[in-house]
Amino acid sequence: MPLEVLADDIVLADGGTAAAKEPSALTLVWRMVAPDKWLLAAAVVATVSSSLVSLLIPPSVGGLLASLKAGASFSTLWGGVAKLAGVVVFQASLSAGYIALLSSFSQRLVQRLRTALFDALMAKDMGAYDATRGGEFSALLSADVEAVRAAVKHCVSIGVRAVVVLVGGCVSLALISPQMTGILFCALPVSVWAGSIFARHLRGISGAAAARTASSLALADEYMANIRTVRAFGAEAAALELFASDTREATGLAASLGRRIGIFHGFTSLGLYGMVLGVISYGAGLVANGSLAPEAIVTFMLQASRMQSAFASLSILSGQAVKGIDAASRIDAVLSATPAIPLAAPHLAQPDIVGNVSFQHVSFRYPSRPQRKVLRDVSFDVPRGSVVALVGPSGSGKTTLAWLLMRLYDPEAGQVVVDGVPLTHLDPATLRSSMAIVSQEPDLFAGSIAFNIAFGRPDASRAEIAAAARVAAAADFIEAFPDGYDTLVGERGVQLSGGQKQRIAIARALLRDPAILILDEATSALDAESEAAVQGALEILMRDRTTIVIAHRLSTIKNADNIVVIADGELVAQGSHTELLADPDSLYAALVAAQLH
Ligand SMILES: Nc1ncnc2c1ncn2[C@@H]1O[C@H](COP(=O)(O)OP(=O)(O)OP(=O)(O)O)[C@@H](O)[C@H]1O
Repeated sequence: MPLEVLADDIVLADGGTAAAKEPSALTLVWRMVAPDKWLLAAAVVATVSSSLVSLLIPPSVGGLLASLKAGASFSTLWGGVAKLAGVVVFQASLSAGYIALLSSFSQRLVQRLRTALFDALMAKDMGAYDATRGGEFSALLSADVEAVRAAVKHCVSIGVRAVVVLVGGCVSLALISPQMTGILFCALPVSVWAGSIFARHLRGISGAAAARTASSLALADEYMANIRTVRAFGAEAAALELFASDTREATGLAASLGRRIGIFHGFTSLGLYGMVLGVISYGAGLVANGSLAPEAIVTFMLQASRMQSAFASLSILSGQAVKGIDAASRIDAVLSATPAIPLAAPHLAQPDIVGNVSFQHVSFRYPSRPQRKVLRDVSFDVPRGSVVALVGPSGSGKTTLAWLLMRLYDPEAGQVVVDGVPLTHLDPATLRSSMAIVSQEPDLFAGSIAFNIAFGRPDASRAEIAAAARVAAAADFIEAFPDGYDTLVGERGVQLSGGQKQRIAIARALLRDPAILILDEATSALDAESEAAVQGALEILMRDRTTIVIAHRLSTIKNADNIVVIADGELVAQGSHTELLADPDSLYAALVAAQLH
């Protein structure tokens, strides 16, 4: 292995040490590896065989040189060359075999890890998502899975080979010249110790450079993801300045790292060649006094250089292994956490939900913001088939009530009850299958319009999808697209207008045929004409269903059976539109008045 590669890799092989003591990370790795243990065993056998065979190469070269020196005949020489070629070809085939086996093994490991992680991430509590910085979970799926793959793969490909080469090499060196081997082994630990101290210093700088680079990339990601706002506010130049300053710092650190790596190389070369010269000089003495054949020095140096490479690769590997264990312990933390609210609990009640909803003395704080009480002792009923509107100033807690009804969170006090059963006694999957939500900014997923409409009922037929779209007043614009229902909406629905997205979300809710419907200002993105069409669709959708409307525009909820007024997390009034307006000093009257002006 060239020294340059060695130095760079030592530096990049960064990682902590605490996680190295994490046995559960190793258990996780084994759990993920176990299903392919025979594939792994085959890869290890091929790797060991390839390494063992490679140990035969230097003695064969030595033998050939000895024959040359002894003036062997042409046919003897050819015999030696043919033997050497045979060994080389055999070793190459074994190498090809172990690389193919290992690559297939590591790809299957990646697939298993990613699937298990995604499964666990999909089941994670909302509180965990609230408390996690954007991108952290996807980094687990990409960078951390990759780090585990690289560590496991290299432990076999590099680690096993290096150990075989080192052990076999020691035996072989001792057989060639025990004295020279002794000298070599006196010098080696000192140079390894000095190298590792310098490498640790380099790792510190490398970590700082990597952190700067990561922060500049995160900044670029953020600006590109929000390019419309950047363009609208003319923030491109400011963005460039921020990016350039981060990049400049990263470049400065990288340049300083480069200089130090250069010095490291210089000293490593000096040390290494010093050792080589020392051993050769000593060997020359042995040759002079006749106790060693001259060609044995060549064989010895060939073997020693192979061992030096193996040694270097082990030190790279140790960095990678620590990095892999670090990553595995982060993955393990996600995999081993049991969500407080499971996705499904078949042992709990699974009734046919008809939609009688009751909030009983509900108080709540978001786990990620425990210092702020978002709801205080809120109680109200939503009888089956009725329409209840939640109104109140922004941030008063209306949407939070909807999340609690879907059991995305549990209240800290009080309870939410559906059909007389507290949500904690209901199977969450049964509960959620009885609901649909149409929100202010509906989430659409990369895929076709048909896929998005059938999101809550993937088994729906094309006819059912089209029927839902018709009722939601979405069929006309969908059918106007050249690909109709197969039109791809682009990631997060960016190729559709806000109103079009909302009508798709209404069709999605219609197709689910829920007992309980949550409308979070569902018509907010529509123009007057579309709103009239969608209002009709919504009335059909709301028929015979329990509906909770979170309304900002009060004109849309005048006809609700009950209007619940929430202010700063408390229920301050409830009643019909007329009843609430009867008190001209009420918050509701003030909200209505504010919207009229
Ligand atoms: N995921 C969250 N984590 C922490 N705090 C949150 C979270 N979601 C909302 N909040 C906070 O909870 C409070 C109530 O928010 P909520 O979204 O329920 O209000 P809202 O009445 O629906 O507001 P709006 O009318 O603006 O939609 C706000 O103070 C908000 O900042």
